[in-house]
Parts: sequence; structure tokens; C-alpha cells
Amino acid sequence: KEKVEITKEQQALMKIITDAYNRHQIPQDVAKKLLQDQYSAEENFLLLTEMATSQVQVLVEFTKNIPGFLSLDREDQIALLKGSAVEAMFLRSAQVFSRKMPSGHTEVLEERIRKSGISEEFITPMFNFYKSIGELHMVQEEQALLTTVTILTPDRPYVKDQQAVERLQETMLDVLRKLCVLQHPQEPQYFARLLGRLTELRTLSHYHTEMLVSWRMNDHKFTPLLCEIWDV
Ligand SMILES: O=C(NC1CCCCC1)[C@H](C1CCCCC1)n1c(-c2ccc(-c3nnn[nH]3)cc2)nc2ccccc21
Repeated sequence: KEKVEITKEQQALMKIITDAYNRHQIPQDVAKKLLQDQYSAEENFLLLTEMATSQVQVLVEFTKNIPGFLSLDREDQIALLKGSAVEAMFLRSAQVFSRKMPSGHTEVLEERIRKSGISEEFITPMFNFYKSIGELHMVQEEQALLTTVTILTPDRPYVKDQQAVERLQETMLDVLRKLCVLQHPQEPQYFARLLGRLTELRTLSHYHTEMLVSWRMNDHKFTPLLCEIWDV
């Protein structure tokens, strides 16, 4: 049985990424807001676009802290951000949903999201994803590295130097793999399960444009940044 060991460099890399991930959190907590009051579909949609806009800004700041990201071709940096923004949003939403809350709060939050205005057909796949993320009980280092691996996906549209992105992603995957073995020794398949969630995430993100237009309301307004990132 080979001894899995995280090197000093990998330890330093993990600290940089986890600190950046925790530092670049959304200012106000959307879950708290949703638990406080019930809002109309219009108010919920506005809340979503506000949260998503600030999350994109936070994502840009976070990527600047990924060692090697700023050395990539600048247009490739943009392509990676644009290509991963929706997945990063659903991943962050899943982590918000899976956070430990006082008893009964998760059920209220789920109800508020179910009734928020999203069309029924997307509610099931979205919550299936949220619950499958919750079941993993990821530590914050795993959450930060999983988001980093998602951002560093080489086959996003318009990425020119895929090899450079692949090399970076492999560096992160190696740390994540070791971390999973050390954090979940009883579950040798944990790392594979974790990567399986990224496939589910990509599928969920394919629905995203349809999800947006299917909100039960007339006029869907977006911020300029979201028009750029969400292709709406
Ligand atoms: O604000 C939110 N998510 C932010 C979390 C932090 C990162 C940036 C996004 C939304 C809420 C908006 C207001 C109405 C209820 C949902 N949200 C979602 C969610 C719901 C539908 C779409 C979507 N996309 N396209 N159509 N609908 C996206 C995300 N899942 C959540 C799980 C836990 C907590 C909040 C959650």
C-alpha cells in the first residue's frame, strides 16, 4: 500500500488556493436573506442576478490567486473564466445549500428555492446536484480545489493553448487526489466520486440558458456583466 504524502510545495499551493477561496466570498449571505422573507419571482430573479454578478467578480479575483493562471495567455484566461462561470455559480450554490444550518433551516431554504420562480423541470436536476454535493461533506480545501479544477478545464470553447491549461489542471488534480485519500481513508473511491460531480455540474450548466428564460415572469433583466458571461 503506497504511502500518500502531500509535498511541501503542494501544501503551500493548497494554502494559497484555500485562503483565496475563503477570502473571495460573496459579501452578503443569500441564504440568510432567503430564510428571512419570501419574495416574488421578480424579486428572486433580481436577487439571483445580483448574487451571480458579484460572484463573477469574486471568481475573477479568486482566479488571480491560482498559481500559474496569470501566466496563461490572456485570451485563454478570459475563455476559462467565461467557460466556467456558470459551473462555478452552481458549485457555490451547492456549497451554500449544503452548509450546516440550524435544524429546519435547510428545509425552509429548499422550499423558498422551489417556489422562487424557477420552472419545475429544472428544480429536480438542480437539487439532485446540490444533494450529491452535500453527501460528499467536502472540507474547505476540497471545495477550493474542486472549483480550481473546474476553472482549469482545458476543453472550454476558444482556449488556444489547451496543453498549458491541462498542465495546471493536472497539478491541482494531483493535490486534490492526495487530499481525498488523506481526508477520506475509508473511501478509496472518494476522489472518483468527486470528479463524477463535475460531469453532473456540466450537464446542469447546459440547461442554464433555458433555466433563465423559463423563470415564471415577463421581463428578464440582466446586468451587463451577466450578458457577457451568460450569453443572454
Ligand atoms: O442566489 C442564488 N445563488 C447564488 C449563490 C452564491 C453564488 C451566486 C449564486 C440562488 C437563489 C436566488 C434567489 C432565488 C432562490 C435561489 N440560488 C440557487 C440558484 C437557483 C436558480 C438558478 C438559476 N440559474 N438560471 N436559472 N435559475 C441559479 C442558482 N441555488 C441556491 C442554493 C442555495 C442558496 C441560493 C441559491
